[in-house]
Amino acid sequence: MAGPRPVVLSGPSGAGKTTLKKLLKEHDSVFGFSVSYTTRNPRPGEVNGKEYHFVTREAMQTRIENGDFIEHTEFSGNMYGTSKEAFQDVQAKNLICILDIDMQGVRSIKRTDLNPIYISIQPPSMEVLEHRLIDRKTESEESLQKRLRAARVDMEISKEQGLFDTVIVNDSLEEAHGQLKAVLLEEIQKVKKTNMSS
Ligand SMILES: Nc1ncnc2c1ncn2[C@@H]1O[C@H](COP(=O)(O)OP(=O)(O)OP(=O)(O)O)[C@@H](O)[C@H]1O
Ligand SMILES: Nc1nc2c(ncn2[C@@H]2O[C@H](COP(=O)(O)O)[C@@H](O)[C@H]2O)c(=O)[nH]1
Repeated sequence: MAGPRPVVLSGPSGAGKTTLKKLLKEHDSVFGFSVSYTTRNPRPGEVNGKEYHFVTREAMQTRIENGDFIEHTEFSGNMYGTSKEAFQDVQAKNLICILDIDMQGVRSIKRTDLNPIYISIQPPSMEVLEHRLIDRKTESEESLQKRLRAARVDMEISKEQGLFDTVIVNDSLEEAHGQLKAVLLEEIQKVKKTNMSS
């Protein structure tokens, strides 16, 4: 039997994808999270192999040449990629695989036969986004400006008809979480049913 449909979560840096993923983690035995590779430096508290596999540009390049990635991108001066291994590990457990990827990643996944549910997480406004990124205290002034520039482009592109199945505006976190669960309800129920009978 085919496994559950994967889920693509995309949207500007600071829109709340990581925060929403943490809330989904509370659904034990339903979701699996593809751990990406990146060349960016770990933030305080981030653990290698958990949030990301942190690697050098050279190591990333070698992996790209080996064909290890389903998709990869350059975002705000760093490289990121979804490995075939990370994705297949989740699929093998019959879990809904969550891919947290940028817009270029979305375009790349559209060219595959993975058939995910595409969800865009958007901030209520640029002003709110900027405040959230500043309050997160993870970005230098230069990186903040780069991410805000990318966010403006992302917010425009995400309006493109048919690009995303659903656009969720993350104003109240509780409401955004509720909307996300509602969109994924059918897949969640399928996974629970299959796992109960196995
Ligand atoms: N609904 C919300 N209300 C207030 N603050 C929020 C809300 N959602 C997320 N935040 C906060 O905004 C900041 C950015 O959120 P988060 O790190 O989840 O964004 P992200 O989309 O994963 O960003 P990135 O793409 O850079 O990883 C965090 O400090 C988070 O705690
Ligand atoms: N195309 C991909 N985009 C990815 C991947 N992993 C993360 N991302 C996106 O990068 C930005 C920045 O992330 P941050 O952790 O440095 O804030 C964010 O939009 C993620 O969605 C990936 O494997 N492929």
